[in-house]
Amino acid sequence: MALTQMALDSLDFDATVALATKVAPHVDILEIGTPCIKHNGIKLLETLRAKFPKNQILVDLKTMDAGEYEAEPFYKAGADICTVLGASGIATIKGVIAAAKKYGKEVQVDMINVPNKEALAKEAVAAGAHIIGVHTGLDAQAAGHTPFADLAAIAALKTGAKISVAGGVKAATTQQVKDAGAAIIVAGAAIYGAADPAAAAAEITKIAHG
Ligand SMILES: O=C([C@H](O)CO)[C@H](O)[C@H](O)COP(=O)(O)O
Repeated sequence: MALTQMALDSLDFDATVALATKVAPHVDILEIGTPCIKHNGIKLLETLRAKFPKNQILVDLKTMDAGEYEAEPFYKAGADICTVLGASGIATIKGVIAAAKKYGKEVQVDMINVPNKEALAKEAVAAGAHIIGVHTGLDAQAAGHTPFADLAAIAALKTGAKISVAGGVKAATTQQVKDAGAAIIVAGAAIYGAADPAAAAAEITKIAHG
């Protein structure tokens, strides 16, 4: 059984709430994507937290510095998970972990553009990170990259932390990602780009939960 996470990557506040309303019953985690949270700020988190009490909410801060200072207000406002860039370094990662601990919440370390992913994953888990995010970003996807090789390498470490996988995942690849060790399966474009986002989310969740 893996959880599903829908990445809300629109910049528009109302369109994001409308899409979340369609998709929330069909996924476990609502992700406020990085461009979306930068554009709309903490008010969007407060709105989604109030409207969707049954879903976990991940705020994709991709924090690069000032970990505790940046993340704490988002945990306070109801985020269940905040992300920090692995590339930020262990001091910043530890800062976000400290903020999460104050609220009994979780930290995801995003491995995007980390040169030695295995070493960083071990260091972050030893520091208390809950989730390792294997992630091929939108720009890397456009250049033809996928997350599958990185997923195999991180899963082989057996760190004990959950593994989240993002980067162009769709219904056709959900089983492959799940079998490779993902505990959280992220889908953005495969859901928001579908003619029926609720049906697309339900299809992915059926495979992930199966
Ligand atoms: O995290 C993401 C990206 O860096 C912009 O914030 C996406 O939400 C993530 O890649 C999932 O989206 P898809 O790749 O479209 O499934």
